[in-house]
Amino acid sequence: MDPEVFAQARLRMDQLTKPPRALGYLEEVALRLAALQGRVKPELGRGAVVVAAADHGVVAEGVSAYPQEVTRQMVLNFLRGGAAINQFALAADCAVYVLDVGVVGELPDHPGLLKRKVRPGTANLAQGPAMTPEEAERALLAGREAARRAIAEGATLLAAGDMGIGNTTAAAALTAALLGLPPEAVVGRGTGVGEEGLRRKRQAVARALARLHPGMGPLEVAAEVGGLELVAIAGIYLEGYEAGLPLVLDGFPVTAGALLAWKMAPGLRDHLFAGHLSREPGHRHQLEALGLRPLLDLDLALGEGTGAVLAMPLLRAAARILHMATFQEAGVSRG
Ligand SMILES: O=C(O)c1ccc[n+]([C@@H]2O[C@H](COP(=O)([O-])O)[C@@H](O)[C@H]2O)c1
Ligand SMILES: Cc1cc2nc[nH]c2cc1C
Repeated sequence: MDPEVFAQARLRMDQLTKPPRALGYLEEVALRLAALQGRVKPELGRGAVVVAAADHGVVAEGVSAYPQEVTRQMVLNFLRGGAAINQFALAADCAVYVLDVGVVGELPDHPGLLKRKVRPGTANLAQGPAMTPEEAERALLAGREAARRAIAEGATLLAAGDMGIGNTTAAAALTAALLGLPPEAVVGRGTGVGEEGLRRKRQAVARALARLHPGMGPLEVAAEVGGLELVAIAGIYLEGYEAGLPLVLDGFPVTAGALLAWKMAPGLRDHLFAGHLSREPGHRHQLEALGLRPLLDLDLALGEGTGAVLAMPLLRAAARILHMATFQEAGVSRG
């Protein structure tokens, strides 16, 4: 993040052939991209999304509308190209990588799948620690490794995606713990649970929060509440941050992982762009804490990285703003 380039890009923005601020929030996005890339005319090429997948012991509490086996079945769907994320990625010039850090059951060898299973699902966060601190460390490193591969293969824009039945409960616990919010503020319907399910989710989150104490570091908190893919997502963003890339956020579970990364490396915030605002109510609190405005608001609640990948063409367009002609270059009269 180069404040000098930010200032130069702002001067250029004022000369471009448009009324002042006519491109609205995209102008701020353009200036931030310029500052991140250290050039007044930023450019974004290929994107990548790393979809981190894992299972959650907390499903035993009846917190999801779907059965646990959907996590593994959807990973197979990702590998065959049949999921929403595959189709959106095709439309957005984005490569898809899948990372298994904790799916229950066997997965096949596949060039698009990084197999780094730390354990087959977390323990039930309502009953005790979701994982050990060593397991959390391994999940973090797996996320870093997947991002490193995506960057080595040409990613100029990096997003994380998530797949894990039960993960909106873990994401709610992690968000509440990291932001000091009550369960009611961060628990939502996820895949579509009813009133009873909502009550069970709030109770599971409250139980997990009761085990935390003030001296715990962010990764210790994450080990206590889970999940494996949320910790891997933190690793993905930390690696992307250290490589200097713009980082695109997806919905509620992905942003919970990003909050963890932010707590571990506060400077990472400058690299984050909020792809969209999820229907999951806690997402608003997460984005407010990060001080980010979502690019899209489409009532999505899918995950997989879909909202992040949909925003990639908008980010590319924002970068192109600074390649416009100035009034002087184009011979256009100023008002
Ligand atoms: O991205 C979101 O905001 C989002 C909101 C609700 C559900 N999801 C997805 O749905 C799954 C978790 O939902 P649940 O009800 O099983 O906790 C997981 O695979 C997420 O990717 C994702
Ligand atoms: C079918 C299905 C697809 C998903 N993709 C991300 N989370 C999901 C949850 C379900 C249930």
